[in-house]
Amino acid sequence: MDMDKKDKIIVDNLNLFYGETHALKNIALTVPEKAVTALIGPSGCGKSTFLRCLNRMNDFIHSCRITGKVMIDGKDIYDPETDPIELRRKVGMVFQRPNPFPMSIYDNVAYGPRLHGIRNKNKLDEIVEKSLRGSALWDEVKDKLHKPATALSGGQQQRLCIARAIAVEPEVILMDEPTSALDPMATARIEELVRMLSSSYTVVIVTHNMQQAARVSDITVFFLMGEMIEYGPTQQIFTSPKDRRTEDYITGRFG
Ligand SMILES: Nc1ncnc2c1ncn2[C@@H]1O[C@H](COP(=O)(O)OP(=O)(O)OP(=O)(O)O)[C@@H](O)[C@H]1O
Repeated sequence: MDMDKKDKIIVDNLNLFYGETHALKNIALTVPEKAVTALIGPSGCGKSTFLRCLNRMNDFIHSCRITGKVMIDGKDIYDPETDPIELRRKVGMVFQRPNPFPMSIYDNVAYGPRLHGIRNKNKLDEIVEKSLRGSALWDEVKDKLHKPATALSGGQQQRLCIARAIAVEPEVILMDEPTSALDPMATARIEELVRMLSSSYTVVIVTHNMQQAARVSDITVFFLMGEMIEYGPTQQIFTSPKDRRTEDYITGRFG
């Protein structure tokens, strides 16, 4: 990939505590724009916790305390001036299990834009079509937009959730193991979509699956017990990791 990409996210000296548990320790890294950054590491190492730091989803966890900096486009997202609602529009999220709202396909995608004040029907139609095309779902659903979203297959539901995320024109998309509930075919489609999305969005994806990280990402970050051990171009991390612990993990010696 083009390594001259600008840094979209800069994390510096980030520490996170759940009560007494020190879940993230002195994390420092940068995330390039319009590329896919994969977070890998054994269960419990802090991947999801770190992902949630990037759009302040941890604000909802009572025991959680954060120090250090997360800068997006040069602005500290933990600054009291930052509006978390606006932040989460700019930094969207897709979860492990597809979680469409119990409403029609159309209304799922129009939900965010409506919340942000868009009422015009033509405008909403346009956003819905563009978002569903953007998530590679349009052709499958264009004739049943007003049917319940819950009638779609798991893989289609996950692509709908991606359409819902992109409908509010985010700049960053966070994905927390988006294929863990899907079969291999549906997984392959999402992986293809993730690659496609990276031409327009900055994508950060948590995955348990190292082959997936190798297939979809430009940059790989390896976490272990709350520490960021190593990060770099995916090719380099998988062929010549600098740290012994990274090597042990990617060669399957633990985790
Ligand atoms: N809401 C919470 N309250 C207290 N501790 C938490 C909370 N969420 C996570 N933790 C703890 O923080 C650590 C990191 O968890 P996290 O879920 O971020 O890891 P992970 O790498 O994403 O794991 P997995 O791959 O299993 O999802 C773990 O020790 C976990 O028990």
